[in-house]
Amino acid sequence: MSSLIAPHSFYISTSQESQDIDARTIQEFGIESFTLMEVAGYSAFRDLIQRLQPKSHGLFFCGKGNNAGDALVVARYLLQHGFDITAVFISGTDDLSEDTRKNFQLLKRIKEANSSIGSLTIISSWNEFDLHTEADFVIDGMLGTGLDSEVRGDYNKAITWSNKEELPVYAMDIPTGLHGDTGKVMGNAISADLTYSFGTLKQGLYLNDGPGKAGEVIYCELPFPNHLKDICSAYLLDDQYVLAEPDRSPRHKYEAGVLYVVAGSEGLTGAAMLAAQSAWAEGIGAVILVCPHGNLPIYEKALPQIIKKPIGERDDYFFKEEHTEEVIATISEKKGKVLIGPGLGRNDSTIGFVQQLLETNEGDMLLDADGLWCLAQLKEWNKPKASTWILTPHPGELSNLLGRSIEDDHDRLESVKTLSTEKNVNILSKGYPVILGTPEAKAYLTSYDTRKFSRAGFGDVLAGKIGAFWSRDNSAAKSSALALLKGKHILENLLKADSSRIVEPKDFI
Ligand SMILES: NC(=O)C1=CN([C@@H]2O[C@H](COP(=O)(O)OP(=O)(O)OC[C@H]3O[C@@H](n4cnc5c(N)ncnc54)[C@H](OP(=O)(O)O)[C@@H]3O)[C@@H](O)[C@H]2O)[C@H](O)CC1
Ligand SMILES: [K+]
Repeated sequence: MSSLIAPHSFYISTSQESQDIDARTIQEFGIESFTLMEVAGYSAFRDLIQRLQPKSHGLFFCGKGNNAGDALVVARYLLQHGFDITAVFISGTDDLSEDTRKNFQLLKRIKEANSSIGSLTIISSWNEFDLHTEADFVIDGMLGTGLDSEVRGDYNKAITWSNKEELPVYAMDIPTGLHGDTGKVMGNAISADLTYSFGTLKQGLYLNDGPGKAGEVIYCELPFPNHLKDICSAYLLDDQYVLAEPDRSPRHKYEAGVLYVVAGSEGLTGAAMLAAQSAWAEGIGAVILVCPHGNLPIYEKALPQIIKKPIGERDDYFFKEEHTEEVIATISEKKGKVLIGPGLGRNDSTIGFVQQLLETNEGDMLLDADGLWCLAQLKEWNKPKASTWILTPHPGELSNLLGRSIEDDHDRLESVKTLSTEKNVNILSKGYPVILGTPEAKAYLTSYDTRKFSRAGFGDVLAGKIGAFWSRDNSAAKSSALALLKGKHILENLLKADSSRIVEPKDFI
């Protein structure tokens, strides 16, 4: 088992999975749905009270399902803290779900019993809502995991009104109109500043339109037994569980990790340099650049710290099929990992060389850039049984590997899960989010803005870092995760100093 073990607070679920966990907690474990709703609403309240202006006025947009019930629990607590509450029931109050109806009664009862608390106004349809109502914030309790199609009727109007107003919006579980699995806007969706995700993180918050619609996501724990959450297979990537690399005290420089970088044809030597320098900066024992002999002078000058192993003749400027044996002998000299791809080029003979290497080398390999392109040119590909592979495709390269186009990030997630399991490989799929798929059909998603990295050279730096962590005996998944989180931290620090900074690959070496 090479997957990372995420704590339960980082579990990501589909709507169906969260409904199943919810139902089993009620039926098998014996916690009532009303209690779950109370915990959900109370957790959101605990966070909200610290953000809101005391005794301000909130608009609570409610549907008729349990999502509205969560909002009504929040309303009850805020009312008792002197907030003015206007609850707008978009499809009326006659048809509320059982727990939501109960919470509606409690809200009214608490007001009746305490005249000195905040004011409570009930509006029983969207038509009765005064569009000029002055308020300080909106609580979105219209639709959650129960959304089943494009947004219908007056929900549409409420969403459009809210998106036009400048009020802060706090969404219960999922912003209304966002699909909980795909993260796609279902016709129309509310733009939230913050979303409280109950019990599990909802997958749609991280895919497609999700990050733009959800704003900040706050996880609120529900009393779900952990074992019921194990039906989830996606997780948010976080430092909390991706531990620092093991502290080894090397006796010999080669015991501190060896990474072979098979890279760099004429005109593309910059990619090889970035990858090698990035790996070297992680303090591993040796980075050994395996390069066509003709390019050696360039590397001798630019990379004094890196060991170079020139391949072929002095006038070879790219890898050729006839180099395969020499390269295999070279990368077998010391125990280490192999990164192949940056700046290899797509010469026919280079493709032949890479394909032979991939089919015959039994060692562990990290395939990036042109290495992936060569792999995708094979009619059928499979890694040798004994080796572990990490593939780092951007969406175009992933499409090539799949032999079809990718529709969106939901499709990308599903494809990464399927391909990594079928081929028994680790796949780090670049994009926003980055999706790390393992052979055990698990997927880890990044939560930070990775769009800053979609420029030339970042892939080479990332590959170098993964290779470096991997060479130090971390698992493939952990090495990939460590490299991603390292990028996240460097990015955060750079942006802290200058939020408009345009970042360069060399900033991350
Ligand atoms: N984590 C948990 O399991 C918990 C979740 N809680 C909260 O409950 C919601 C899910 O509640 P549910 O009642 O299943 O569904 P919703 O509240 O999201 O809405 C369902 C109703 O909405 C109508 N609907 C569905 N799609 C549309 C649409 N496209 N346009 C308009 N209306 C729509 C539908 O009614 P119809 O009669 O029109 O079919 C549904 O009745 C979850 O997200 C959490 O917030 C618990 O509180 C705690 C445990
Ligand atoms: K909602």
